[in-house]
Amino acid sequence: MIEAVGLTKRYGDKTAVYNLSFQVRPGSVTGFLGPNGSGKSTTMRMILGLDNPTSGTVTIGGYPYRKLPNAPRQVGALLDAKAVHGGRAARNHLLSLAQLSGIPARRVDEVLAVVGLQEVAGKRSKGFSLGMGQRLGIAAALLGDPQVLLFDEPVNGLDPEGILWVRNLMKSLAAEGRTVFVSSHLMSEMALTADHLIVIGRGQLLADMSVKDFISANSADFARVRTPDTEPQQREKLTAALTEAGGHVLPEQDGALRVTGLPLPRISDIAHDTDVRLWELSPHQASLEEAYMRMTQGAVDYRSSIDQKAGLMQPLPPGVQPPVPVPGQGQPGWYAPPPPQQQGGQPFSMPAQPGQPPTGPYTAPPAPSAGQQPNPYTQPGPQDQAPVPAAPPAQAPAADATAAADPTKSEDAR
Ligand SMILES: Nc1ncnc2c1ncn2[C@@H]1O[C@H](COP(=O)(O)OP(=O)(O)OP(=O)(O)O)[C@@H](O)[C@H]1O
Repeated sequence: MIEAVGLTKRYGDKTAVYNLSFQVRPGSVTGFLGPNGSGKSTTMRMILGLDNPTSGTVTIGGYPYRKLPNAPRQVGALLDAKAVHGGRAARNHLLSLAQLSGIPARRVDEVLAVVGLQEVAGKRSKGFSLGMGQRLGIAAALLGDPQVLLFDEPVNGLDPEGILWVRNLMKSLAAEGRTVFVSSHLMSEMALTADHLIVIGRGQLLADMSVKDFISANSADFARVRTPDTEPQQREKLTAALTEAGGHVLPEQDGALRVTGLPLPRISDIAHDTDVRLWELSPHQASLEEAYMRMTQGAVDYRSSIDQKAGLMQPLPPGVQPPVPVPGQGQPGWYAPPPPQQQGGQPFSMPAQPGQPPTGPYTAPPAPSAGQQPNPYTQPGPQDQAPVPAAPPAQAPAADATAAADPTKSEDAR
C-alpha cells in the first residue's frame, strides 16, 4: 500500500503539492487525476524518493522509498518515457537496469515480449516513436516483477490498440493483487481502467472515492427545459414551481434550465399547471468527463483563449459581421464547459479564498488547524497572471526508479 500523510512540496514560492493525504491499496487500479500542473508528477516523484517532501510523509508498505529493502524489486515505475539513454538499444537499456537491480538477464526478453517490442529490441531507442518509448518504459517498470507499480500518463502517445493494451495490463496487474497507481488527465480513460480515483487540483485533494461512487454521484439523468427567451418571468415562475415540487433547478449558460429530481412528464404537467410555455423539454445524462472538468475547473492553471489573430485579420467586407461565440459551445478562456450557476453551491469546488475549505460533497480536507502550516496558495490566480508554460522538473525523473542511478545518463549530452 502507498500512504501519503500531509504531503506538501514547495519549489521556492511555488507550492506544487499541499497537505495531500491518501492511500493507494493493493488489488485495484487507482487513477490519479488532475489538470496540467496540479502536482501529479511531483507526488509520484516524492513517492519514489526522487524528490523530498517539504513536509508530510509518503510510504510504500510502511517505508519511505529510500528505506525500502530491495526497492527495485518491490516498486516499478514509468515516470518519463523519454528519460532513457537514446543511443542504447532497447534490450541493452533493460539489461543495464536489470544488472543494477540484480535481476536475471532472461527477464529482459520476458518483459520485451509482454510489451510487444521483441522485433525492435536491438534498435536504439532514440529512433522510437512516443508510443514505443512508453512501451519500453512500461517494460522497465515490470522488470523486477514488483508488487507496487506507478505509471505517469502511460497512454500518452499510444494508438487505440496500445491504449486498450495498457488498460488491460493495468487491470490484470491489479487482479494479481498488486498496487497500481496511474496518473492521467482523461476521466473517460480512467472510468474504464480504474477502480478508485484520487483527484487533485492545485496540489490539493478534490476527491478520493471509488469509480462506482463517482459514476453514481455524477451520471444522474437530468432534463433540459427552455422557456421563451423573450419572457424571463416565465423562466422564474417555472423555476419556483419546479423547486416547490421537489426538483433541483440550475440555470445553464444559454438560458435553459437543468432540472434533476423530477421526471419529464411531471415537469411538463407543472409547466402546464403554472401556465408556462415550453420551447424545449429534453432528457440528458451528465457525462463523467463533464463532471470531472467541472470539479477541476476552479483549479486549472493553464487556460486557452481564443486566437485573436489581430495582426493577421483581413478587413471584413462592408456589411459582414464578425463571428460571435455560440452559446453552449464554450467561451473564450474556458477550459471546460462552464458549470451551471448553482443555487446551493458547486458540487465540486476549490477554496474560494486561500485557506478556506471548499464546499460540496467532494471536498479537500479541512484547512489546517492552529499549529499547522497555513495554506500557501497565495500565487495569483490564472486571471491575474500571464499564463506560463509548465516548467519542466529541475530533476529529470528516470524512466523507472532504478534508472535514477543509470551511470550512462551523461552520455546523452554528447
Ligand atoms: N523542479 C521543479 N521546480 C519548480 N517547479 C516545479 C518543479 N516541478 C514541478 N514544478 C511545478 O509544480 C507544479 C506541479 O507540477 P507537476 O509536474 O507535478 O504537475 P502535473 O499534475 O504532473 O502536470 P502535467 O499533467 O502537466 O504533467 C507545476 O506548477 C510545476 O511547474
